[in-house]
Amino acid sequence: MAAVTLSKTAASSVIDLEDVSIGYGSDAPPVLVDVNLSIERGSFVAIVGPSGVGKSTLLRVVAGLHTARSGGVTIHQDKRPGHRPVGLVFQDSRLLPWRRVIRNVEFGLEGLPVGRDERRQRAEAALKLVRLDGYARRWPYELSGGQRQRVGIARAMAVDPDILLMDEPFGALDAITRHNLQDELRRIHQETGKTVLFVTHDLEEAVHLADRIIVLGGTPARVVRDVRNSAGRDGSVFRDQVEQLRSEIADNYSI
Ligand SMILES: Nc1ncnc2c1ncn2[C@@H]1O[C@H](COP(=O)(O)OP(=O)(O)OP(=O)(O)O)[C@@H](O)[C@H]1O
Repeated sequence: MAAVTLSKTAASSVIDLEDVSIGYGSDAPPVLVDVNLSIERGSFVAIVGPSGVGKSTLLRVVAGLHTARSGGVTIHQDKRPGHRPVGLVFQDSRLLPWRRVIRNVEFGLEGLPVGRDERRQRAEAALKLVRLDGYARRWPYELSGGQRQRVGIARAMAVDPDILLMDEPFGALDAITRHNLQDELRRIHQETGKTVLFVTHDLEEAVHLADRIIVLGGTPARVVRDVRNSAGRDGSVFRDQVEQLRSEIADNYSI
């Protein structure tokens, strides 16, 4: 079994996966094999692939929520006290209904060596980052779905993570809200310089957001494509990028 190693070396990569194999239970066949990836600090990386291929599983391993069967998983941490290496955002915001918005954002900071005043300041700054500074005293039930996801992002950002891990965070939202939040996420990425690892099955979303797109495919799954997407943010080539990726993924569906 290969747990996540937290390293304090000043590497340009923030996550390194070496020959990683992942499965559930000891007898079942592996879900993912031969995963070798190096994720650069500050990059925005999307993971795409067909349903059930292992996208969330890969994210769970990086998050330390599931242990790889073999191989090396290293997160190169900054040496800041009072932070966590990863911040997590899921499709469902997973807010605690009995806590006001500000106390939900503070939740991830509890257990860290951070005093009450700093905890409050960091939570307020995170709410400002997601443009919800007027909502601190609200209850989760008083928010829209998009606002709840913003609170989820604020909670993840409040721990000042090395990596923001996002598992289909906008998958349950209507199209307009989704587009708004995609734009907000791009802004947050630009403003904070955080590394983002973003799982989606929506290729347009991947091309719109990410500067690198990793395609998983096959049974067991492997990395079948690793695409640099610098052109994807230029509207004129957006369609071409999406269509090219769509055909590449379609090829890999049949592996
Ligand atoms: N807790 C678990 N126990 C056993 N098998 C699991 C568990 N979680 C996921 N799996 C299996 O691992 C494989 C990958 O699942 P995973 O959720 O990572 O896929 P995914 O690519 O994220 O799918 P989707 O796009 O549908 O969310 C699937 O075959 C799934 O059935």
